[in-house]
Amino acid sequence: MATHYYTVTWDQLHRDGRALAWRLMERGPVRGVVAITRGGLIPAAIVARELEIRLIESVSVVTYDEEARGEPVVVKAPAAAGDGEGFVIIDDLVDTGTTARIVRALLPRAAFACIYAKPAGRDIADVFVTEVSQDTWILFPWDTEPQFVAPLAKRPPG
Ligand SMILES: O=P(O)(O)OC[C@H]1O[C@H](OP(=O)(O)OP(=O)(O)O)[C@H](O)[C@@H]1O
Ligand SMILES: O=c1[nH]c(=O)c2nc[nH]c2[nH]1
Ligand SMILES: [Mg+2]
Repeated sequence: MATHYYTVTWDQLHRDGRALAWRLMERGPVRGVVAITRGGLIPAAIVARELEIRLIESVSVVTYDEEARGEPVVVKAPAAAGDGEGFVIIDDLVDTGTTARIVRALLPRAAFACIYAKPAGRDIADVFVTEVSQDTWILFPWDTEPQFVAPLAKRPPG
């Protein structure tokens, strides 16, 4: 269970997504991207825009129901990416690495890139931008909305 939350705004996600695109560009040419839906869709769109990629595939793996981890299920396989040669698989984050491992097995020659990484899954990523601790839950802009918070002085201690 997470003990910290790390809130990511749209601006920050866009900036970090562009940083991921820079890092990928430095590694060499990319023919196409495979977005791991749903979290990888917007990061993949940002990378594809920056690298002028029009070949975009998707793979759907359902692993979590909110913060609860279940058995991963491949709901949609990546039909047009072959063995992954020339492709980069893109996700929003790697946590335990379960999702990334499943997709890597489907596309063994593809690279794997994500914006955020936790220590347990970090090594499975060829490229990532920012690391957070394992007990941090990342809150993405599509899962959140701005709301009122009480001043610190009025909050219960703890
Ligand atoms: O490294 P792991 O422990 O596998 O966790 C990372 C995965 O979990 C989340 O997806 P989720 O299953 O919540 O689906 P979603 O992208 O549709 O929200 C996230 O988008 C990654 O794909
Ligand atoms: O929105 C999310 N934030 C996370 O930190 C996380 N880890 C796995 N799946 C996740 N989804
Ligand atoms: Mg996901």
